[in-house]
Amino acid sequence: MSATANASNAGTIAIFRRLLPTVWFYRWRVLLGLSLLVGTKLATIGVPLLLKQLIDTLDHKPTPLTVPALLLMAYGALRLSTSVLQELRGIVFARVLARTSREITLRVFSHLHALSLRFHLDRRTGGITRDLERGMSSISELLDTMLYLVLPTVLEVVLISAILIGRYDTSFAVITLGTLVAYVAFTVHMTEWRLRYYRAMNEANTEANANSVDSLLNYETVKYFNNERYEAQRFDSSLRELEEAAVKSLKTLSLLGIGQAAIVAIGLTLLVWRATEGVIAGRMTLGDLVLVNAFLIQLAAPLSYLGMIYRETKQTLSNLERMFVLLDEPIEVRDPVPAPELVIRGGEVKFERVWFSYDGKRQVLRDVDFVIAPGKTLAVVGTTGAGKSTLARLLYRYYDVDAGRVSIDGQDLREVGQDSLRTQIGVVPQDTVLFNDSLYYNIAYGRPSASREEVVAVARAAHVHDFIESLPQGYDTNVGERGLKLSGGEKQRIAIARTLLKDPAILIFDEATSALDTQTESGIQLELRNAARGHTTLVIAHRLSTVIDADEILVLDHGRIVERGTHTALLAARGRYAMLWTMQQRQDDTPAPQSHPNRSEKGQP
Ligand SMILES: Nc1ncnc2c1ncn2[C@@H]1O[C@H](COP(=O)(O)OP(=O)(O)OP(=O)(O)O)[C@@H](O)[C@H]1O
Repeated sequence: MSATANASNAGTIAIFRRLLPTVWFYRWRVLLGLSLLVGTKLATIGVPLLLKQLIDTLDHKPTPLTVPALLLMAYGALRLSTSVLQELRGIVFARVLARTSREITLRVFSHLHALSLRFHLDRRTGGITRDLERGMSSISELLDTMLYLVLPTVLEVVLISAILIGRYDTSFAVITLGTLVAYVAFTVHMTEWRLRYYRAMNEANTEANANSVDSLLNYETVKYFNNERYEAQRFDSSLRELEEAAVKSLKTLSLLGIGQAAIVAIGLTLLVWRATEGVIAGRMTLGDLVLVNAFLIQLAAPLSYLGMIYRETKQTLSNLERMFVLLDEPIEVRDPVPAPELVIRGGEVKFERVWFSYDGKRQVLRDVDFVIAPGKTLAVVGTTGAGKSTLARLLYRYYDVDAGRVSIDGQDLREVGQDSLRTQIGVVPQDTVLFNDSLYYNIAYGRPSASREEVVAVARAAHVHDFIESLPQGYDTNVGERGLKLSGGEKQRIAIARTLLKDPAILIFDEATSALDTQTESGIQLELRNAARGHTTLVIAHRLSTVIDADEILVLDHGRIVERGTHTALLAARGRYAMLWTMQQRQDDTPAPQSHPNRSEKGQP
C-alpha cells in the first residue's frame, strides 16, 4: 500500500484513539447497546432459518396444522423483536453519540480561544468555523456509522458465513467470503483513489466559504471601490474549482458503483448456481435453497451499504482530520505549570529592555525601558507604526517578548496565569468590534454578572446613555454584525463603558477617543481621567492635546524611546515632542478650507 494510504491509516487510528476515551466514559451504555446489537443480529438471522423450517415442514405431507401455526407465530415474533431491539439500541446509544460530539467540539472551540493572536490573524475565520462545523457533525456521523452499520454488518457476515460452513459444503462459504474480500478490496482501493477528489472538493469549499465571508464582511470597502464584479469573479474562481472537483468526484463515484454491482452479481450467480445444483442432486432440500437465497439477499443489502459506509467514513475521517489539526495547533503563549495568580500590590507596570519582532525579521520594539508607577498615567506618542499598540499587546500578553522582561508588581508576565493577568487589565482598543447583539449585552459583556443599574451607570460615565435612551428600542437595540450599525464614536463609547464595567487595576486606552469629535472627546477625556484615577494607565495617543496631563510621556520612533518627560518638560526641551506639538497646534488653529469658488458655482444654472 502507498505511503499516503499508510499515513491516512495512522491518521484514522489517531482519530479513533481520540474519540474512544470519551465514548468509553459511557461504557455501561456502550456494552448494553452492543448486547442489543448482538440480539438484533441473532433475530435477523433467525428469520430465514424459520422460513426454511416452514417450507420443509410444508414439503412433507401430510402436515398437522399446529406445526406451521407455531412456526408462523415464532416467525412473527422474531420479525418484531428485530425492530424492537434495533430501536432500543438507538435509545441506549443516543446519549453517547450526542455527548461525545458535544465534548470534543467544545474542546476544539476552547482550544481555538487559547491559541495566540498570531494564529487568529493568520487564519481566516470562515475557514476555521467551517472546519469546526464539519468536524462537529462528523463525530456523530462516524460513531453512527460504526455502531449502526459497520459493526452490525461485520457481525451479520460472520454469523451467515458460520451457518453456511456448518450446514453446507465449503464452496458456499468460499464463494461468500471470496465475494466479500473482492468487494472490500475493490471498494477500499477505489475509495483511496477517489479521496483526492473529495479532499479537493473540501478545500475548494472551504476556500469559497472563506472568500464569501471575507467579501461580505468587507461590504462597505467593496462598495467604496466599485469592486462587486471583481469580488464575484474571485468568488467564482473558487466556485469553479469546486465545480471541477465535484464533477470528478461524482464521475468516479459512478465507476465505483458499477464495479461493486458487478462483483455482487457474480457472487450471487455463483451461489444460486451451487444451491440449484445441490437441490437437483438431492443434497439440499427446497427449504435449503430458500434459506441460501434469503441469506444471499440479506447479505447483499449490507454489502451494498459497505461501499457507501467506507466512502462516507473516509469523508468523515478527512473532516475530523481537519478539526483535529486545529486541536493540535500548538499554543504559543502558554501558562507556566503551576500557574500562580497575578497579585496586585498597587499595579506597577515595568518594561525592562524589551526587544520584540512579530516575524523574527523586522524589529518592532528596540530596548524599550520604562516604569508606570502604581496609579500613574503614562502616555505613548509617536508616528504611525512606531510600535505603540505593540506595547499594549505585550502588556496584555498576546505575544511574549524576544528579549527583556515585562512585569506587573515585580511579577514577570510569563510566570503568572494569563487568566489572572487579563482580569486585571482593561483595554479600550483602537478598533472596537462589537457582538451582533443588543447594546445592553455589549456593555454588560465587561462583567456579565453586573446589575442593570451598574450597566446604566457606566453607560452614563461613557456619555452613551442619552444616545441609547433616544433609540426606539433603547438598550435592546441590536448593533448589527461587528457593530456596524453604530458610528465609530458610538462604538468607542460602548467599548469605554464595558471596560469601565470590568473595573480592572490597570487600564490601556489605545487611541480610545480617536473616533470622537473634539467636543465629545473632551467630555470623555474627563471621564477617562476619572476612570483612570487610582488605576495604573497606559494611554496611546495620536492627538497630543489628550495626554498633556499624563504623569510621563514617551515619544516612540521606530520602536525606540527617543524622548521622555512631562508635557511641560518635553516642550521646554524643544525636541521631537515640541515639534509634533507645534505642528498639531498649527493644524488645529488652521481654519477649515473655504469651498472652492468654482465648485460653489457649479450647481448654478
Ligand atoms: N500582527 C502583526 N504581524 C506583523 N507585523 C505587525 C503586526 N502588527 C503590527 N505589525 C507591525 O508592527 C509595527 C508597529 O505596529 P503598531 O500597531 O504597534 O504601531 P502603532 O505605533 O500603534 O501605529 P498606529 O499609530 O498607526 O496605530 C507596524 O509596522 C506594523 O505594521
